[in-house]
Amino acid sequence: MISRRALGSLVFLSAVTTLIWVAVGNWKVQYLPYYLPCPGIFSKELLYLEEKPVQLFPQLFYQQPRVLAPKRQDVLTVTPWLAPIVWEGTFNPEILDSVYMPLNLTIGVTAFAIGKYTTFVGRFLESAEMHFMKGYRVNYYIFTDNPEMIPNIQLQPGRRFDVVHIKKYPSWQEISMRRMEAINLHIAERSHQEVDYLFCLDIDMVFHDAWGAETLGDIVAAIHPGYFNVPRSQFPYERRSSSAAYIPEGEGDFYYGGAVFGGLVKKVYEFTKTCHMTILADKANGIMAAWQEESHLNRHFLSYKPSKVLSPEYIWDDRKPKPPEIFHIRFSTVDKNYQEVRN
Ligand SMILES: CC(=O)N[C@H]1[C@@H](OP(=O)(O)OP(=O)(O)OC[C@H]2O[C@@H](n3ccc(=O)[nH]c3=O)[C@H](O)[C@@H]2O)O[C@H](CO)[C@H](O)[C@@H]1O
Ligand SMILES: [Mn+2]
Repeated sequence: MISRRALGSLVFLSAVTTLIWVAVGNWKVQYLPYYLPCPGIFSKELLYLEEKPVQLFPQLFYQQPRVLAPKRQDVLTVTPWLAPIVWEGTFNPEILDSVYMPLNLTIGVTAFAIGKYTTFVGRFLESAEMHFMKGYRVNYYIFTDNPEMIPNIQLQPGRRFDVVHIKKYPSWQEISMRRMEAINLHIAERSHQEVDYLFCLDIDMVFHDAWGAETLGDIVAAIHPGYFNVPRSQFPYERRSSSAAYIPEGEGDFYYGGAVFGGLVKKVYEFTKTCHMTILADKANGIMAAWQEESHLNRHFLSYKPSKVLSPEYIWDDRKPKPPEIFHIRFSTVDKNYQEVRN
């Protein structure tokens, strides 16, 4: 027999349990906060080497980008691997500057003036001062065998130039190809500590219009002005399978010019290293590619696609008539007497 007392306790307990059960069912469960033992480390922001804090967009007023009304319908503005192809009309410099200016970047430029090519330095630098990366810090690295022949050009504040003394190779082909090696060595020795981005440009060229932050990208190539409108079977790729620059028929995206490439200094370092190595491999086999380092550059960018592609606005040739798709010629080859300057 259960005693009255025990029965009373049992009834009381079940009443309390029911009450708790009803309460839990109707009210939200309140958990006690539980703190991890080391919360400090999770809230710490790590600033990795080379990483710069991203700035918020300031308030800007500009035309709404229209999804169904692209600014350019006459040209390809993105590659099949989703790299932008930079044409006038596809970008807003104001927005780009609001992103890149606060990063306080330094942009490097390499250009070679070997032998008689020193005559191009003045026009190159003067025009770059007017149009190239205006408002950014710029370091020009002029590679030459003849430092006395380099004119002293007055530069804007925040911009400087260094003369890099290198030896002259006997042929123009070797001079042109050896740029990959020289740029690579210079990045390793100096410029990797001095610049964020590096552009490697021909010196027999002149800036005619704005070249700005729209050109910045991890690894950047430019579509050669002579081949933007021809089938790839007509690209002057290296077609001999014995060369490390060989590209078989039926392959290829664009024909890129050797006169313009660039990107993050780290990427340009890797790029120039592989190109120099494939050039040396050819040399060991007694072969020189059809268009020297330009052929190797094209071979490389077929396998390792550029992350941004510049339209021929950025690598024009003054001897060609301007087609309607080119609104602005920004950087263009000067008409030169090959016989005269290469000897
Ligand atoms: C527009 C374009 O894509 N041009 C390319 C093209 O011919 P280019 O006719 O433009 O070649 P180029 O004579 O300008 O030579 C390339 C560069 O090498 C330097 N240089 C050359 C010779 C010399 O005696 N001293 C000297 O300093 C100079 O910086 C010059 O700009 O093919 C070359 C390779 O054959 C390069 O790939 C060029 O970049
Ligand atoms: Mn050139």
